[in-house]
Amino acid sequence: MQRKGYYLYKKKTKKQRRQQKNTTNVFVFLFWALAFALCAWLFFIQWFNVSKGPYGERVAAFFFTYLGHSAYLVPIFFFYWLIRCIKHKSVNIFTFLVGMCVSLFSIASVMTGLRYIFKGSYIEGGSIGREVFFFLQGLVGSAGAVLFSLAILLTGVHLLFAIPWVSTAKYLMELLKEDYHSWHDARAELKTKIREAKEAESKTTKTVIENKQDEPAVAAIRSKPEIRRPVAEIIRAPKPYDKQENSAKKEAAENIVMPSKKADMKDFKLPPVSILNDPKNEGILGPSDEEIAMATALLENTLKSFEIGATVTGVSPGPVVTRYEIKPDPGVRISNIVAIANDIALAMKARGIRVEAPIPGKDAIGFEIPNDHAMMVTVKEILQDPKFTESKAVMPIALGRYADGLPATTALEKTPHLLIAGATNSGKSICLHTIIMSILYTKKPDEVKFLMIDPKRLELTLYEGIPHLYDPKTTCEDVNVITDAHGAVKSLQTLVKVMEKRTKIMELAKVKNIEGYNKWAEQNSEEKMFYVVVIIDELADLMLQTRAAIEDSIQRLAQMARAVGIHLVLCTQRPSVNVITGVIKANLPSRIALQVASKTDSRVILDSLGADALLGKGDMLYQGTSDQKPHRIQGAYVSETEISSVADFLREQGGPDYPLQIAQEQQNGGRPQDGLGASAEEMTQALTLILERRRVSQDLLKAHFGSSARATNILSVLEMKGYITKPEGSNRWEIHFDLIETGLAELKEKSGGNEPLYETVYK
Ligand SMILES: Nc1ncnc2c1ncn2[C@@H]1O[C@H](COP(=O)(O)OP(=O)(O)OP(=O)(O)O)[C@@H](O)[C@H]1O
Repeated sequence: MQRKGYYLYKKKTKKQRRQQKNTTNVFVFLFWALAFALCAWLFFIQWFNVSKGPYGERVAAFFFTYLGHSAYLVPIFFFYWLIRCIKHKSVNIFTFLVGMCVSLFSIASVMTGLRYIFKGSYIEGGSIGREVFFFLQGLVGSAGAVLFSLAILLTGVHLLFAIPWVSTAKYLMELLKEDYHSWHDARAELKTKIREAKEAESKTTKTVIENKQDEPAVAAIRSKPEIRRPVAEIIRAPKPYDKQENSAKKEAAENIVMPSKKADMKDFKLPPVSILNDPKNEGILGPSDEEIAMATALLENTLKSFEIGATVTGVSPGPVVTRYEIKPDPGVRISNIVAIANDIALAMKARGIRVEAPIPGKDAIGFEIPNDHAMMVTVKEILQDPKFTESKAVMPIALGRYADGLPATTALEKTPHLLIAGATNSGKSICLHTIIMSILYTKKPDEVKFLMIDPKRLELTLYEGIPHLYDPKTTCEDVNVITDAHGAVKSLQTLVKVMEKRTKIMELAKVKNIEGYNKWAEQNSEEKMFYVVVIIDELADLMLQTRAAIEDSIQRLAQMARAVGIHLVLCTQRPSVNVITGVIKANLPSRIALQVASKTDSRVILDSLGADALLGKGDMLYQGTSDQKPHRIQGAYVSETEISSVADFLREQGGPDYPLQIAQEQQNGGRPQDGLGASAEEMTQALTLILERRRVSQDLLKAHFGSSARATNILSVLEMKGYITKPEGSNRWEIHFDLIETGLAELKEKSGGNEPLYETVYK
């Protein structure tokens, strides 16, 4: 029985256990699902004040009445408990409930205390909070009640979360200790470094002074570099600064008096340099010999500290920077020296260092270090320099001084077109003025004329009314600085026509360029051609409004104008690819980059870095057509007062004078004012002559009209009208007699014989 019973019992238990397990699983799942649902519902009714239902309202009100705002934590604690139960299986519900109650009651008590202390506080501790707080307050006062409540809260939190306080405190202490130790070590290291640096500096200074007294002594400086001061002697003491005179000049600049007559070229005088300001610099250029010796030692020691062997072989003090020439020891890579440029700048406390590696034509690297005191380079000192005065160039330009102090000049006809770009206030306008002044000081208005475009109406208006002004679209009586974009486009387009006509004239005179033509003109008693310099201050403003037209004109002028004596100088403060487009860059080979904000801007202007490290105020990089690398130049300075004085001097001699332009001549009728082109009567005579003689030549026309100038012009008009052509490779004119006969008949039909049929051929 017992056996049977046992057997039965055993069998039943197995089955039951399986069933029981399944049932238990379902119940367990149901239990947890319900528990989570309950928690979620509690959370919802506590935290959100919508659709609570009657029970929800009551439960929420219940918790709020007893616990105040701490009731928000109830569902969170329950969630925490459920998650812990699932994770750890055995969580003591009793401990949890006690922990939760202690935490909630103490939080409620703290809340009541805060409400009590800070009157009108929004938070509420509920009735339990009030009970606990006032009980404690009765024993230890308000602040004490809050503090004790917090202490009780810690106990509750400990029960709930079983925080290992001791090990946590230990861990925090360790962290704090570690932080303190690393701070302490870093401080000690920094102190040592500062002390070492100070010691090194004082040692270097001592060695330099000792070396000065006793040359052969062991020196920290490995070398005694050659100091080249090319301009020291031409820096003169300043003339007493005449404030009154300067302010008077300024006033005069504001009231420009326009000239009433045209300038007479026979008595025309170039402005004297005496009206320009003298250099204000006194003494030597750049740092003193002692300062150079110290900087040399510091430079060499800094290189040594990076384990780079190099010697300073030469020092060239310039007006704004001083160039130290460093010759690396055999086996030392240039790239290693270039790589530590910033560290050298730091050691030398320099604002910025530009490295020229290597210096073209030398076995050395150039370190350009800014001087403590920058010296101003005046336009006067460059205009007076033999390099400028003895220049064989047609249009010599005074740029300023190179980094080594030598005067920097160029020839505008060789540039042949120039782009000036830099950030605002970097010195673009001053650079532009220096270029204009260089020409005004060397060339008469019949030699060089300016087509000035200034959309900003700021800088170039100072030159209004000077006899050098030119605008092919208007008469010389109405010419002015062009300030509107559409006017600028029209002028440039007309200039393109002028350029094409000049090319034709040169073909007729069988010369290749303006120099050749002017020589030919001299030999043949003809009028010479004048050079045209197009100045555009702020290209960006024009590009914004009339991009396509401007770009097209600039491209056409830049490609062909050099031979006919037209040169472009464009200026912009926006060195972006939208303004300095590929077309513009390709056609303006010479560039001046002033200080720019970024490396990208420098690349846009020069296709290389460097302009971003410039110092501003006329500090520039000049890249000429034949230069492999840009040269650093401190631009010459010319003041507004000086410009006004020069412009006044020029205006006093008369205003602009140049041939009339196409459209107006056709309206006015008659032969052009300058004797160019041909009237209908002259054409009738010329065509009759060709028909009679059955040939045409310059000499034939000259013999008839009495001047080779007239003969050239009539010849060019005949060619343009298609009466005569010159086949390629031939020197003889081909005469189209049928066309001449028709043309002659048409001319005779028209009355007067002075009808303006023919376009002016421009010089
Ligand atoms: N060569 C120079 N030597 C000394 N100072 C200069 C030189 N060039 C410019 N500066 C100083 O920099 C200032 C700004 O120069 P400038 O007006 O030519 O700058 P900018 O680039 O044309 O500015 P913006 O784009 O605003 O017209 C000048 O007022 C002058 O004080």
